[in-house]
Amino acid sequence: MANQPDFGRFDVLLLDIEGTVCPISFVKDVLFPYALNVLPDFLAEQWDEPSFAGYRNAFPDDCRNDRSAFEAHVRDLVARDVKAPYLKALQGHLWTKGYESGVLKAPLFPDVPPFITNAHAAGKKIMIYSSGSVPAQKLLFAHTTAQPPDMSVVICDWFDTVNAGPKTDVASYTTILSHHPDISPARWIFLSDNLSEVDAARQSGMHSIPAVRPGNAPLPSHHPLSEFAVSEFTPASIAQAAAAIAAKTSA
Ligand SMILES: CSCCC(=O)C(=O)COP(=O)(O)O
Repeated sequence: MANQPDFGRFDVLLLDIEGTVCPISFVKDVLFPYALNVLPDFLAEQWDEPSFAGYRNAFPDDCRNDRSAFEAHVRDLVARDVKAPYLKALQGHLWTKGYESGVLKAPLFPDVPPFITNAHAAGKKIMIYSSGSVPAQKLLFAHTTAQPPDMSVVICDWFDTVNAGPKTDVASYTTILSHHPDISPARWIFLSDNLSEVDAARQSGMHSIPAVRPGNAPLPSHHPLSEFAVSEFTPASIAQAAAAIAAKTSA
């Protein structure tokens, strides 16, 4: 197609969220505190509501029937950034009002909306894989600072630690691949700021490139893929980094 950017040999762009498509500070300094701020009033209102039972009963036995133990456990998990699926489900639930009221808007890095939109227009499949729950991912991409704000409409699949597994396990990427058996692993590319995730994705047969973004800690210089990290997503930067990694790792 005329004037379409060249996304090369990839059919699927699988994207991490925190530190890859939006700043770590949005997650750590805005989303996490928002959930903790609304938690006490939310628990006071919803603790015995049938609509809250699924979230509450997913928590460990010792906090399921004790509201203060429940709240203390949430605060401890958030302080330690534990990616427990039951915490991630609760956080997504607590963020709903914030997004829907306009208080929360996801500040995607400026290159991300055109990158996603152009890739979609070029016929590529855009998918997300984050430790945040699938409902939380959908909320984030539906309420961004981009114009138009709803980027969720061009995303065709969503993966989290429940439907795929932990992000540093090779098996999680194999599971993701198994959801799309018609697409060869070599036609996938996963972008993430976490080198352990990049390594796991590569072991599944996907391509994967590290992302380094403003506000991220520098990537460790001893890791063989750090030198290929991409700081801005364009078809050319992704294609070049993927080719350079392939050349280095096949040498
Ligand atoms: C769905 S946005 C919230 C992201 C989140 O809760 C999180 O823990 C970040 O995980 P990621 O895998 O995107 O680094």
